[in-house]
Amino acid sequence: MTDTVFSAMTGRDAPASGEPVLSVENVKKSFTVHLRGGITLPVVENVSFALSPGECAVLGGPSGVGKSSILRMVYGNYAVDGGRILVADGDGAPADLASGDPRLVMRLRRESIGYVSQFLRAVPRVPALDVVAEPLFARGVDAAEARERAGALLARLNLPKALFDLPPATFSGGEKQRVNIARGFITDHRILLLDEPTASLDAANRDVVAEMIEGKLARGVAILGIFHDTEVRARVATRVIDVTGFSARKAA
Ligand SMILES: Nc1ncnc2c1ncn2[C@@H]1O[C@H](COP(=O)(O)OP(=O)(O)OP(=O)(O)O)[C@@H](O)[C@H]1O
Repeated sequence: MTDTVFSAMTGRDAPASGEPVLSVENVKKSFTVHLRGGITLPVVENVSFALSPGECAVLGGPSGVGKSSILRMVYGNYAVDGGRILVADGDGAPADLASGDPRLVMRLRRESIGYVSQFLRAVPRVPALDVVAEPLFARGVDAAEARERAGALLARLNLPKALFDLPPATFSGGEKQRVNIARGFITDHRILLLDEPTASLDAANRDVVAEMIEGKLARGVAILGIFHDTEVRARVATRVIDVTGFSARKAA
């Protein structure tokens, strides 16, 4: 889909202001496929964009163009082949998450970058409430307060109270995704990455998530997301970044 078409689908005025909290500069990524004799599959190159507080930039472009790969590189799940990913780091100089230092990545995740993946990776035997509260435990928030905030978020997302103390492994797809969303939204991180957060939700819960995103933006959080859900995208996006322009697979 072209940038122009996407632009018509972004419903918010751009309120972005201030210094960027995330700057992606000339990032490059290819995959080596060992099952196919170690061939190299280029995905994206020259990926460059910046994200300011209060902005919701949506990664657009056709399936397979590299949207999720970019989100995973910004979260440090995928290593980059080149370029920099500069993340605002307290009052000091921005930190380069692309440097590949695992301690830096862990610290930035604890302090600066939240991520809602498409699917919840549930840890066996950990109740939903603690899965959600865990990012607050990691930041040293009192356990009772962390659980109270986790419960309030799960209630807002209409998760039945009877499920709070059960591990999410047996939850439905939509229930798991709501636990995942609550976990991603519970901190006050300055950057939030969203990979199709509403994909498995019903209309009422999609609406709650859109409201939660609007709340984050109003508080100056910078959001980078993938939304195949056109209604939610139209409601929250301030800008579209067309990943087709960064594709390393040139048309034949
Ligand atoms: N871990 C991996 N190993 C090998 N190839 C991968 C890996 N992850 C992604 N790819 C390939 O990189 C390309 C981009 O994938 P990616 O998931 O980033 O696309 P996308 O734009 O998010 O697609 P969709 O909209 O379908 O989710 C695809 O061709 C995919 O097969």
